[in-house]
Amino acid sequence: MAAQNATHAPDHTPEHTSSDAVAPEPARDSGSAAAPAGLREREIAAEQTHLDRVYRRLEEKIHEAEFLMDDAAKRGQVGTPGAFAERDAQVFQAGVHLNRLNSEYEDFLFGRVDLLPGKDGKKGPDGAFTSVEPADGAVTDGHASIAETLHIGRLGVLDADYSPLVIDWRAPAAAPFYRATPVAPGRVVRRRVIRSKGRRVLGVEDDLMRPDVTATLDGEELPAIGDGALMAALGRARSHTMRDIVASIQAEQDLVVRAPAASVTEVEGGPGTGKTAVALHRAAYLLYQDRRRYAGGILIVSPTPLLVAYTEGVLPSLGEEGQVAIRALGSLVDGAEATAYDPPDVARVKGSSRMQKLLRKAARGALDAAGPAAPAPERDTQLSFLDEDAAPALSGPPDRLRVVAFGGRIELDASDLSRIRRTALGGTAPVNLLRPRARRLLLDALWAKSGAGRRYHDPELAAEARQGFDEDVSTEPVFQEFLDTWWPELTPRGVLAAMADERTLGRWARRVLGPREVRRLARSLGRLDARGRGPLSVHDVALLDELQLILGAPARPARPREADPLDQLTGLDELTTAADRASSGRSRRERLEEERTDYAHVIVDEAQDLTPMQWRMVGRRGRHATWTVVGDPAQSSWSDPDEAAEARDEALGARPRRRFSLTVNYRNPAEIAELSAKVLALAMPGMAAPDAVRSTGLRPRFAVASPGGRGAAAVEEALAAATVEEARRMLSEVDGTVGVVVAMARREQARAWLAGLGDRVVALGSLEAKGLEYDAALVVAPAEIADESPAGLRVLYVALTRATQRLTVLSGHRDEPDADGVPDLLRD
Ligand SMILES: Nc1ncnc2c1ncn2[C@@H]1O[C@H](COP(=O)(O)OP(=O)(O)OP(=O)(O)O)[C@@H](O)[C@H]1O
Repeated sequence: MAAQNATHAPDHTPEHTSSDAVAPEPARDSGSAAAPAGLREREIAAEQTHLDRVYRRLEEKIHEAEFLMDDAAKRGQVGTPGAFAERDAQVFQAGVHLNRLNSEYEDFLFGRVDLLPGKDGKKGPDGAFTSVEPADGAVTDGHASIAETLHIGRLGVLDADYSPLVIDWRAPAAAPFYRATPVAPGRVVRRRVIRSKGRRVLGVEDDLMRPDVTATLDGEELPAIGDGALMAALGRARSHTMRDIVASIQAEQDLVVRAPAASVTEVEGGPGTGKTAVALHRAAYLLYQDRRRYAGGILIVSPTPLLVAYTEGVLPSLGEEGQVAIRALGSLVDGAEATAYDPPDVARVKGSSRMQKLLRKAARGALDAAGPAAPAPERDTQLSFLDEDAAPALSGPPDRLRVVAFGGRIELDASDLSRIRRTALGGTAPVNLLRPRARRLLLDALWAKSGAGRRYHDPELAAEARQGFDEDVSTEPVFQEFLDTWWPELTPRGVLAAMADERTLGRWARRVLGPREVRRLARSLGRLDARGRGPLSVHDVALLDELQLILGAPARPARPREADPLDQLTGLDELTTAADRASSGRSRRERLEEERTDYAHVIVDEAQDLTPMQWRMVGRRGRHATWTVVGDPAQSSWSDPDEAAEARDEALGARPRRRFSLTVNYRNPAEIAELSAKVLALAMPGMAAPDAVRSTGLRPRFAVASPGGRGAAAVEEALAAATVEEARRMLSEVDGTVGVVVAMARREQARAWLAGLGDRVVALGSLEAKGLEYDAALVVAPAEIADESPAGLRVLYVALTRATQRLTVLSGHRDEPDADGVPDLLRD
């Protein structure tokens, strides 16, 4: 009998909580020290034989695809429209093949399951048994025969006789590979993860789902090799980019990945439970399931550009890219690229849903402050509002309009003009769209003042005279210039700039914000110049988006949509179709990112962090979408979760929701999870921490920055020196990355301290650490992080849960460390 394996695949379903999670059965390991010599090599050789066969078949397919491309090119020489259409169809087909087959995946083939016969004996079109349950009597007296072996890979490959050589990981037949657990094994006896590079199989890792059964395949006992695939995956050093988890998705995660896309799928789980990974795999799965539907685009919203950069490679590694846009909250509005953070008290004001009311007032009020030196330039697209040069300066409107008509002067004074403005602004229509109405009201008033109406008793003659009057007056440069100045086309940036004036803002914000909030907001917007140019913060972007809606914009000239259905289906950048060539020649990706403001599916990562105003911005991009929303309330950096929950409900509307929870922490070893749970207990009393799936035996280290002298400078110096020393130590302890997390206010300082330590070390402000992970994490001055905002304890919890191997907590002068260096916040 084989030796016992120390590790295992955890079994959890969405119903399980951490307390009732079933301890997984250990699996046998014939490949450990106790395994017969040569067994591992024999198993690797067997998988190599299969992979060779797969590659031979792939080569045949590549030749077929190349032939198709050749043939398509020849047909293109016949210049009829029918021939073009046929060529496009063939190019599409061939391109799909080539793109997929030429891709050099590190592990094209990564999995295998050995299965008992299916219950009803029925087989599907791919020749696999369809039943997930084993046939009665499949196991007798602890013995069974393997009836079926399926290999799982990134794409499906059929042999020339249509038998499956590789099953696509997203196909229903692949589900048992992910779903089987020792507690609910279904037909799976052994799950194997195959490690390969290019065409070479490097290793295999097995998990036995029925460790008590002796199964035979072709008359020989089925062996199990290695330490378990999950543990092998988790043990690898981390780089600066996330890896896909396609070979080791766990059962509770797989339920989320494959959940039907109807309405809203909500996923909650603690740090490291795989929420981000699952969300990305779900995007790939949805595209596989219904490519036509998701040609409408999938938007993945991430909290920070760092997390976007970290996760960006996962979808291409799964063979998907073209239809998916991953955007940070600060770059969700075209043209805005905000990475700066407001201090917490300012962010609190800007993110609050009270801003809606204030922005509505400001948008209307800004007209009174407006008055550009030169007329606002023409705009031709809805999204040009971030074009900085286009924003008019705001300096006050003219208070008199004087025109010449019927040989005399007609004048409207300040009170006439303000009455007309009030009338024009009545109702809720977007301010910029009210300009034609204002123009008409001005002409009405001028006509009335001229007294000409009284001269005509015949209504027809009166109408004719009025028409002539309107034409004469409105084509006068003086009138046009007045209108451009008195009712300029407002830009969101221009309105934000107008809000930087504290007195004006105070007027607009009456009964909405308190005087302190007004001051903070005005000061923060003071970074913008009079035209609204200047650096935006992440929170400003949601305000711009709201203002765009309030202000409205002239209709865009119709741009031909992607009319060619083939084009919609490809998702491949290198393919061109007639429709592509007809359009401007920009890449598909550029077009997707520029034009889409409404997506077919929206995935929100770290959803707990969206402010109410950000929910409104994201909600507008998924009005007709299905949604996947993943998050963890315990990691929320937003101070008022109830207000955010309300905005989230509004964004998601009345759509039905399906809820899942993820309960296993794959990132942190138990030793780190145990420590971070202490902060969780302070931040969210009563909330359960996820179960760590492994333990390393390495306890977190506690260090203290001890100043050599008195005074603030000595304290700072000591913290800098200790940070560098601890970061160095970690670099020598791990092969991969080291993340140094400091309070936001210290971000730049920490970067300077650590410059020169190489690119394995990254300095992060606490809010930037969201979603990221490092082999080793150094959390500097935890009390500073906790005190930085009302949500500080939750932010500290995030910081403490970033490490996959080692954690050091460095206490500063506010941390009150005990004799062992343990800071006050982390003591029992
Ligand atoms: N099934 C799995 N197999 C291998 N690795 C996994 C699996 N699930 C998660 N991981 C790994 O665990 C780590 C944490 O995953 P991920 O970042 O998706 O978690 P998260 O729930 O989003 O965490 P956080 O809330 O802290 O952002 C990643 O390195 C991920 O690759």
